[in-house]
Amino acid sequence: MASPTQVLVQTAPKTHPHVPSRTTVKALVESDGFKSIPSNYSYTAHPNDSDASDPNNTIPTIDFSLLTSGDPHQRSKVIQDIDKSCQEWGFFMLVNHGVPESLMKAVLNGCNEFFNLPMEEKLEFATKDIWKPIRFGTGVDIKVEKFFFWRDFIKVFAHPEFNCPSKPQGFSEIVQEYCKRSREVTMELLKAISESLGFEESYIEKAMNLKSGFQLFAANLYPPCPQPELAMGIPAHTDHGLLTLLIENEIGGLQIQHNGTWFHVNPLPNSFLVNTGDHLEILSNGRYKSIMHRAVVNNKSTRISIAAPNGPSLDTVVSPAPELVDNESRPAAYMPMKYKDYIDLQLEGKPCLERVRLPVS
Ligand SMILES: O=C(O)CCC(=O)C(=O)O
Ligand SMILES: [Fe+2]
Repeated sequence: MASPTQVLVQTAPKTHPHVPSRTTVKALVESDGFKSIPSNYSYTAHPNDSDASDPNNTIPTIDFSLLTSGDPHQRSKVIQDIDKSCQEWGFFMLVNHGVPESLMKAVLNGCNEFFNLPMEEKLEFATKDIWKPIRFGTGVDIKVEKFFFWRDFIKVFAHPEFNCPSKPQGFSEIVQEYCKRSREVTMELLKAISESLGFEESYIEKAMNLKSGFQLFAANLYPPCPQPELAMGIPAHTDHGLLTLLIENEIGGLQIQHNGTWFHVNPLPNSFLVNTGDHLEILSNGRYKSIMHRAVVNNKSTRISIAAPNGPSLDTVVSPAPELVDNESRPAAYMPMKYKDYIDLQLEGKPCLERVRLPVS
């Protein structure tokens, strides 16, 4: 059997003789004579087909400080806004969240330094095994292996146990602090979401066993692409967990789908981009939809994004909250499944949510 490293890291396309035989998108872009993208990175559908910007600032913004200010009126108003954002968009920008700008910048810089490590030091973590707590990879999507996507990534399991590469120096400490702070913000948002669903604030924490909730830290590197209209950073997908907090280095590239149209997200400075995941859709019995999103690339600058998805504990069996199910008017729309088994479903290729959605009778 081939070693995991050999399996994951793609073979450089023959049209680029200067590219080493095993490569990343970063190495490809930095190779001598590189001008056009190899055909196996070329995406069939034009990624910007139905591109739309956000001219009227319609993407919702939530002020986190009003949730925690101690004023019950402000809190209930923000909870209503979160409810509306989760129902209508599955997405909002979170401002005044209290995580220092310096930490957000430091973690983005740390990721940049990680991606700048020599190839061998990154390849040490290259594996196709999604259960390895530290995983480096390039843009091979396990679902559609015939295409390559225009990104390199590092994913670590951050909670309940924290894992991280020890290089570059200081990286692990910064990532750990960032994960802790972003998790605290997520826990606070999930209290508000418990209330917006009509429960007491600790409902989701208890039902999803969040004390040992599964948190990932996923950093994506999208090098400049000479033909951005032909390539795709991450194809349209939904996230598995409950909520994902995303930050980026102010380049732009995230697009979200709203009522069938793609919206380009122009992040407010220092905001968290918050999106709902499959397990919030399942738990809320479809009240909140897991938002479809993707990352497009550009030909000017390297973009780095960091997604911190938080989900239930891996052994929690998740089903729609019984209080939100009524066999007459609102039957359960999803079947119960252990979170770990749900994550394994991605290996089978179809969108996982489709696998647990129950037919409407
Ligand atoms: O880079 C982005 O904006 C999106 C990243 C993302 O969706 C993911 O890592 O799941
Ligand atoms: Fe995502």
